[in-house]
Amino acid sequence: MQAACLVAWELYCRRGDRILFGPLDLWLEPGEALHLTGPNGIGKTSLIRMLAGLLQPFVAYDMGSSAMGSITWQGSFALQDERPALDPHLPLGQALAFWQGIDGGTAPLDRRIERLGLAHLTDVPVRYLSTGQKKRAALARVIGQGADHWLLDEPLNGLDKDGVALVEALIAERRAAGGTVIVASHQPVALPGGQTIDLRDHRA
Ligand SMILES: Nc1ncnc2c1ncn2[C@@H]1O[C@H](COP(=O)(O)OP(=O)(O)OP(=O)(O)O)[C@@H](O)[C@H]1O
Repeated sequence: MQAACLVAWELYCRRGDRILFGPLDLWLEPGEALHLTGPNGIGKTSLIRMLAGLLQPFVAYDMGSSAMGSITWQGSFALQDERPALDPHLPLGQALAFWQGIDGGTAPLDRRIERLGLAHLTDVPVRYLSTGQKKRAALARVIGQGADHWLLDEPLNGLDKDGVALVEALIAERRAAGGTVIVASHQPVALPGGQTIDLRDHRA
């Protein structure tokens, strides 16, 4: 057995006064992928946020073990969700360059922009980009972070056929490099040999 990139035990998700799902265990090894599915409101985004450390797993101390609600990553991860974190007032090229300065990844910015099909949009303010173009821009940022693992929340929303194929190719490349990728998506996404978790099967 290989060393795991992500191990999570007995995750429960509470939103307001409702427990959405749990217990849920995750175990991902290098190169693995996980597709999170389930209907609106089941808790896919909540789980992604939990894995990113932005939402605390619910722990009921009187019914759990010491491992309950633990999430352990080996390596770094990048998160893409519905907020691209690109300054809406800046031209796209400048907005991405801002993050390049902070993220310091090794993937050259102009090559990422080209790969994501954004080269003709670098002078356009981020707020004018279409839904699919914003998704592509967010992915350009994710790649630039140079993280080992990716957490992608609905990365295919608004993408055309070529965009979907591009995202699937980028995921395959990350996996081939030994990273793991977790995708929350209503839509089918090609993750050859990947795991699938339908959160309906883990409803509390
Ligand atoms: N801060 C909050 N307080 C209370 N309830 C919340 C909060 N945030 C989300 N919820 C509720 O938690 C549930 C799960 O939301 P979540 O966004 O995780 O679902 P989802 O499976 O990603 O949905 P979708 O497919 O529509 O994106 C929803 O019923 C939502 O209303």
